[in-house]
Amino acid sequence: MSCFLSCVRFHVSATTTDNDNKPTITGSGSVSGVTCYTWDDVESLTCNFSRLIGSGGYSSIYLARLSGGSINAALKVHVSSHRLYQVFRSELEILLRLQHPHIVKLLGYFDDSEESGALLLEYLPQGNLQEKLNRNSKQVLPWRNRTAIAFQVAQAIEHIHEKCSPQIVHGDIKSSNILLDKHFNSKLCDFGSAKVGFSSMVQPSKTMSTMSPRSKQVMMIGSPGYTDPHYLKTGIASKKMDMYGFGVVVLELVSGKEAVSSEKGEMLVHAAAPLIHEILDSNGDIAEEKARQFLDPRLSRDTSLDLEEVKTMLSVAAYCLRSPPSLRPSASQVVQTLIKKIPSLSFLGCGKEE
Ligand SMILES: Nc1ncnc2c1ncn2[C@@H]1O[C@H](COP(=O)(O)OP(=O)(O)OP(=O)(O)O)[C@@H](O)[C@H]1O
Repeated sequence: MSCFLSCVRFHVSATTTDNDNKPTITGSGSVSGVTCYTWDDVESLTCNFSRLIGSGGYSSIYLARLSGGSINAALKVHVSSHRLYQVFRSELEILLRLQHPHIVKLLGYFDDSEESGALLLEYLPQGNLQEKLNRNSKQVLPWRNRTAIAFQVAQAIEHIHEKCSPQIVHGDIKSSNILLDKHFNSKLCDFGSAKVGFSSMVQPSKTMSTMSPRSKQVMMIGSPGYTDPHYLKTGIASKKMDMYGFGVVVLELVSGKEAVSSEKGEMLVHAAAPLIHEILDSNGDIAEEKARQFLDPRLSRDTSLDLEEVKTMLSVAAYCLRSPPSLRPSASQVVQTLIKKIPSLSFLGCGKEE
């Protein structure tokens, strides 16, 4: 175990910082390996935006090719608008600060300083976790990879919550914001909703408390099925809201079900709650039987499956979903629990710097 603990340490260094710890973004050129591109460069890197590989609420993501076509990258182009330009700037400034094996790497950016911006990111060929867990996906994600993904995402959250300065709340932890490389290692992406520069929580601004419910909805961060009910009530963004989103992702990993059922519109947290408590409150054969009922049926023939590990994952999820938020664990507590209780993680060499 001590060898394993040393494996999970990694070297962290900021990309560019000035005295007050803010990254400096200069005009064109390269900043500590992050290149500033012109729009002509962007068009040529994406072959005139010829291959769309993803889209979100604020952006479209295109395949880009670097070094004469030998390296793939992903170009995230933010929708042109003054408000979304602020989202782009905020995501850019955060990504310039972050360097971690399980956080998507920023390679470059385009910024017109007014209303358009684009981020050039490392390309993750296996797409997002939500697509991989989808019942229609041809490939079934093995149990070993599911525990490794949970562990790596917990490490990424631990990094932004506890190991970088100033600390960051992601604000939108969900399976479509977890990208997978060719070995199914995970990388957290989409820092467009992130909040920076406080130790644990951000109060809603005064203007927000006087807003109409409709405008408030537009200001709120998070996604249906993943949003902490405490945040919905108070508008206070905190690290514990990330832990709630993480808890939902763990339920998706174990059950293979969506956070919000596309058929019934039911939320996984609500559907799962009674069964999880029965599993955690019972022992032996009964607990095993109930764990199997909850488990993704596509894992029934997976030789790497271990029902004790299934119970550990469910217990981590249950803790992360607790109310009030103060009862939820920190990301580092989750990392430590997974290291202790999921021995198979060590076989994958999880946490090793790549
Ligand atoms: N680096 C990448 N490599 C491969 N695919 C990517 C990459 N970045 C994003 N994608 C794809 O694009 C999708 C949307 O990306 P992202 O979440 O960053 O956009 P967004 O506009 O911020 O979305 P949201 O609606 O969640 O705010 C991802 O779920 C993924 O499928």
